[in-house]
Amino acid sequence: MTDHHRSGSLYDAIGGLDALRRLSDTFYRGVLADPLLAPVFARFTPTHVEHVAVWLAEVFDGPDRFTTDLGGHQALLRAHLGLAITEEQRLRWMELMAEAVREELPEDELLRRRVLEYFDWGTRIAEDVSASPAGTDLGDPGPTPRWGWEGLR
Ligand code: HEM
Repeated sequence: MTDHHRSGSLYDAIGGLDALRRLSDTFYRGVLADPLLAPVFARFTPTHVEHVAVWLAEVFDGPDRFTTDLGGHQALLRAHLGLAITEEQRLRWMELMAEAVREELPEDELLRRRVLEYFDWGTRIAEDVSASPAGTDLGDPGPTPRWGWEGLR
């Protein structure tokens, strides 16, 4: 592993949007085949895979297209309102994502660790938000969080 990795963005080290699309695609194939998670994603559409890839690109310090085109941080949080995600479901989500990371991301221990730390952090927020009913006013959650080699900025 080189220091070069640590000076650029996680987005570049991951391999950019194409790698995030592969990650998202592999992950959701697992989710939709999982008895505990599939019911939560009953209204899943293929655009979901692309939107998640675009969100992750922004979180990992790539282009900010989720903010400019897809409603930004508030829209991301709102998408989870009313889902009533359980801790058991969150943990299964993490397991499937860890598998997808192993399959699709470069074999770089620190990179994979940082990416999974983000998912652990983010899924807890999704679980919290999901306890409130659809349409709840979340106020202004601030800009999209950005994750780097040192974690949350
Ligand atoms: C870091 C963690 C997470 C990220 C980055 C994330 C990302 C996203 C994004 C970007 C959307 C909007 C998709 C769209 O516009 O089509 C979304 C919707 C959704 N998320 Fe998450 N999510 C996370 C955690 C979770 C968890 C833990 C669950 C449930 C176990 C979950 C369930 C859903 C569902 C059911 C939707 C709506 C599905 C749909 O639009 O068909 N998410 N998520």
